[in-house]
Amino acid sequence: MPKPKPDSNGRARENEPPDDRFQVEDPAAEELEQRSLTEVADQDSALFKLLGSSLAPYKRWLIMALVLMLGTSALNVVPPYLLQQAIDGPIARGEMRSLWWITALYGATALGLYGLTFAFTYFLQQAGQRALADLRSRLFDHILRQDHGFLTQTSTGELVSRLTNDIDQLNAVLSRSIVIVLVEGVTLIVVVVVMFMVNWRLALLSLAVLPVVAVVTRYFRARIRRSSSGERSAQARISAFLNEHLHGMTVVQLFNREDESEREFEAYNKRYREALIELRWHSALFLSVQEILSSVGLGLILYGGGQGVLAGWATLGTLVAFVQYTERAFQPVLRLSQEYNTVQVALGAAERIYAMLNTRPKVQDPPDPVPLTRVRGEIEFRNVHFWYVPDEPVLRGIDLHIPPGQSVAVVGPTGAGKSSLVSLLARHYDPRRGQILLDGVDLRRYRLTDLRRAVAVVPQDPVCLAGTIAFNIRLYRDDLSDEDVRRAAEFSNAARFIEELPGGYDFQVLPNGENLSQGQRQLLALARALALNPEGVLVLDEATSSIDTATEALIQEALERILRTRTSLVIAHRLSTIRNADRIIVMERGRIVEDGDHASLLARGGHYARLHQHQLMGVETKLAG
Ligand SMILES: Nc1ncnc2c1ncn2[C@@H]1O[C@H](COP(=O)(O)OP(=O)(O)OP(=O)(O)O)[C@@H](O)[C@H]1O
Repeated sequence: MPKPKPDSNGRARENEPPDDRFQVEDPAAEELEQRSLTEVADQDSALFKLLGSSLAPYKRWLIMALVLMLGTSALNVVPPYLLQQAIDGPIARGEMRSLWWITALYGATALGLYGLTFAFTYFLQQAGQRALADLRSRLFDHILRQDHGFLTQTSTGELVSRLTNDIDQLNAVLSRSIVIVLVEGVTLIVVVVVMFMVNWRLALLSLAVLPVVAVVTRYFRARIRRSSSGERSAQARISAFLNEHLHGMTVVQLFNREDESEREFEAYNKRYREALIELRWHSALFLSVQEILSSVGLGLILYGGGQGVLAGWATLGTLVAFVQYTERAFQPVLRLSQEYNTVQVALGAAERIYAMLNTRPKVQDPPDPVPLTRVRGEIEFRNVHFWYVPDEPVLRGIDLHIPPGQSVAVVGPTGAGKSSLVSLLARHYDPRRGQILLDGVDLRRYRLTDLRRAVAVVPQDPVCLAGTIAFNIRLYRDDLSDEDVRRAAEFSNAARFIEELPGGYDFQVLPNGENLSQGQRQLLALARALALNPEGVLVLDEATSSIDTATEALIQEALERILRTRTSLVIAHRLSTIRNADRIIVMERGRIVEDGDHASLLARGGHYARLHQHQLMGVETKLAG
């Protein structure tokens, strides 16, 4: 069992997960905690820009909703006025006929209010939900176009959270807070004006507590803001923990680490619980104080207004109407304060979405792309330097010329830079210095879609999506016929295992290809590469782990055939693959240290000969056994 970490004073912190883990797990959460006041202005503008740009296409619906909302606010003051008229007029005079008319008007106003509320909600939802759906699509589309570096550095949980939770927060603002702020805000103004018009003395009495309300609101706002930011960061941490641990559940179970995992979860859960309780406590306290102040306001109007009726400067009807006006004046204040937290959360969400939408991919299309129609497959690396982290070079001055049609096996110890070299070829990243040319043109001058059609990549552990085998080969290219799919499967040797699956090409692959072996996934990826990129360069990262002998043989046979037909760069781990290649390059610490064919490199007795001796023969022997 891991011991609790000591704190700076050397004391053990019970049940407390190490802080360094927090820092890496959710930058957004940390960011929230450290937010300064100046950043709040950025948040506000992010929310306005996001909502503004998303709502712009639906402004007609929005204007309709706004007009109807204003109508609702204005109509809100009518019922108390009718009450006053009824009491001071027909009731005081005993005229039943006029009372009937006022009652009818009262009913009509109530109906009008329901109708208007329904209509503006309808228009607002039409605009709001469409705008949010557009924003979701815009964000997803933007993420799809990000570079490899961004996608490897940003956790899936974070991306999913942007697309779901954060957009939901904006939804809460659009479908509730905006209505409350506008309707209740305008109602407050109208009520105050009407109150002063009807009786300024009573108006002053009923609004006497408003300055106290303002001070109290200010006081609680600061507290709610802090505890709500604490709650969000605790929630982000618990989500990040769950995301990681649910993914890694198998390893936790295999090594009997359930108890430790549970203990760690308990610590996150405790923090989340405490943060939630603190937030709810502040909110409940705030609400109670508001209710008390509103009752004090009503008490004042009852007492002062009663005196007014006795003294003759107010009528009974005015007093009753003012009780209602006061309630209506306090309701906006209460509801606006309740919405404060929702708006705060949405501001943070908007800022995160906005920041993501403003992330520009480092790998982009050129302004004046060179067309790439027929690929010859000539590759040239010219003094290519690359690093992920400054001062930690991964490729140091690679010079390599591969003529069209040549198959090159890249070998070298782990960490030598082989995967980095081939990932530059598909422009997952761009070289930091130097250039890479395909058919004599710098890769950066081609359109990315053209380049990726010209360079097919088969990764070591290929991705399979949930769907049929045929879908996984076609990958949304519906113009590829069943015949094309079959031909690619046959040429890559995937057809043999596919035909043995129940349903063959209609076999349902589970998410992440869980019901296929690693070898089968690689064969499927090979078929996909051949179907989608029938010509051009093939880049393959051979699986390092041993694959079952039958699948291994299928892959080898397919590679032998494929390598003969096109320019290929294979990060090779199998001796047979290396032998089948026209040329072998040996990498070590970011440099090409040997270049030649199998026989000449063996004869040279250098790096390759040693690698061959120690590593490759081991793999081959294992294979043969
Ligand atoms: N995304 C990344 N961010 C930072 N460093 C990275 C990243 N990917 C690889 N590296 C580092 O770059 C170096 C070269 O890695 P690379 O994967 O290219 O080597 P390799 O020869 O393919 O190794 P292997 O055979 O184990 O796959 C390593 O030191 C690795 O830690």
